[in-house]
Amino acid sequence: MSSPKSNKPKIVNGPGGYILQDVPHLIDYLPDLPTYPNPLQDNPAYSVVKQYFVDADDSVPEKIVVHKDGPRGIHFRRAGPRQKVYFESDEVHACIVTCGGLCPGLNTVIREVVSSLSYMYGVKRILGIDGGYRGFYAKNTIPLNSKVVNDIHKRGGTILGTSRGGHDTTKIVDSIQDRGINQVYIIGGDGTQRGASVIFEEIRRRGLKVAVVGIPKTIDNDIPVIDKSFGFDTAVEEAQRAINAAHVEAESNENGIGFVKLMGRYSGFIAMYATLASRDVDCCLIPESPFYLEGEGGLFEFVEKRLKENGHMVIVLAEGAGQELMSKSMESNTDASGNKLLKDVGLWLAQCIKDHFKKNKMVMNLKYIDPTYMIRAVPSNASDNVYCTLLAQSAVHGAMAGYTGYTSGLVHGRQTYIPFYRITEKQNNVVITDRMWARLLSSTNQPSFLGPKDVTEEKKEMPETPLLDGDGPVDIPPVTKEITK
Ligand SMILES: Nc1ncnc2c1ncn2[C@@H]1O[C@H](COP(=O)(O)OP(=O)(O)O)[C@@H](O)[C@H]1O
Ligand SMILES: O=P(O)(O)OC[C@H]1O[C@](O)(COP(=O)(O)O)[C@@H](O)[C@@H]1O
Ligand SMILES: [Mg+2]
Repeated sequence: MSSPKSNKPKIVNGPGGYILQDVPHLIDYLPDLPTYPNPLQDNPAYSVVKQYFVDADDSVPEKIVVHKDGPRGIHFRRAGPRQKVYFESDEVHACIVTCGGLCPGLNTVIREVVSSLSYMYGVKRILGIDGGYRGFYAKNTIPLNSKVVNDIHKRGGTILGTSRGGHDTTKIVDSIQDRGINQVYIIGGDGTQRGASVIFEEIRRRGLKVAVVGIPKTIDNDIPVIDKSFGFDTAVEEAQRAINAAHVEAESNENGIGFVKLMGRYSGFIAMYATLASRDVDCCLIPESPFYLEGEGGLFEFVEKRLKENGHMVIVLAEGAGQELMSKSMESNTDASGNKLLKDVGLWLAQCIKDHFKKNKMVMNLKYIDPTYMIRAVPSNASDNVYCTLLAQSAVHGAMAGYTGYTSGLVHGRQTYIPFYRITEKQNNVVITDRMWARLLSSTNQPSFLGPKDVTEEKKEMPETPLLDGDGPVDIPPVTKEITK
């Protein structure tokens, strides 16, 4: 199919417009690797499961809503244990690293990668990399086993530490090679997965038998393709506490405004879902939906109206919203990973609202709550814990089966292996012309801040419920293979 060292996407075409966006495998560039029976076949816990091993031809569709006559569309390789593995238990030397911002569930994923490796595959050598990518070359490693990780899922944060910046591909791959590591589990967001992709390319270039596996982490839910990221549920739940407090404060004061700032650099998912869940929110402002303050249809007019109607209101604001409204003269820098550092829109907007009411001599009591770091520092809730477990197990099954250069992710409730380029090519954003945002607008009854022209323009850019359009920009022409059966 492809030349052994090709770095082109692996695409398999089948009948009826079937497309498999496949992930790389170690035998793509090391064709003579031996295989071994999967030790799980002797594991009493799994021997009861009928058809425990995943069929080599199983795949999961990217879009489940399709037209009757439409093509079958893009699919991803189904995750799970394979009959044959490419590593013997004694041979595996795994490492785990966490990068980027914190997110509830990081410790659960670490715990479950360690447990899956040791309990399912009998792996004994597992290292934690201390403090993100730079830990590969600048710090000592942390030996991990099931005892060390036993209780960590009850704690927020990451026991391994994390960082931004410090991605030096050569130094990282040298460290992997020097230590004899052959499975690398990389937990992190969009930036981290980009870093994982270049590590994988360098490993393939050097011809090393090393599986590189990404596990997607982002509290902002801004990673595309996957249903949602782990920790997101917990974050939304935790945000309710702040919104409830804001509501209590607002209700108890004359013309009270409870004002809550939540995380969401470029994507307003936390704010949107927290608003939909709470039902106490009168106005939700997110980066994807530009708004304005003054005049007809503006924010001030709406705030005045709601206070006159109800005597109080709650505003939820995502940190990336309204950035363009603030003074251009305010410095904007980048963090060590190159992410734009946002200006504090929360304090700024709270002050603008106060000034507006003062100018108009109207009584108003605004209470500002910024729970941002509290929301991501908590341990994951029950449903995220289960999700983290499945993600970690899938990640390990894939590496043992010789797959590499993939992110393990949930697509329509099924675990899949997704090639890195699909994860890094674009960001997941709230589509403000889609039904979910309309549901929010109808629940808060806030203005859309959009004119009819904006809606048309927006629709052109982001079609609602896009069908079979998932094969977005790919720089390298794909290597394709036809299925003829
Ligand atoms: N394009 C890239 N190439 C290589 N490494 C990257 C790239 N973008 C980010 N990284 C690295 O990934 C890590 C995490 O990135 P960051 O953007 O801070 O968080 P997140 O992964 O949560 O988005 C950092 O160590 C950063 O240096
Ligand atoms: O930890 P820091 O550097 O203050 O970052 C805060 C940022 O991290 C986030 O929580 C998540 O960003 P990442 O997905 O890049 O980790 C953003 O919502 C927020 O803007
Ligand atoms: Mg990021």
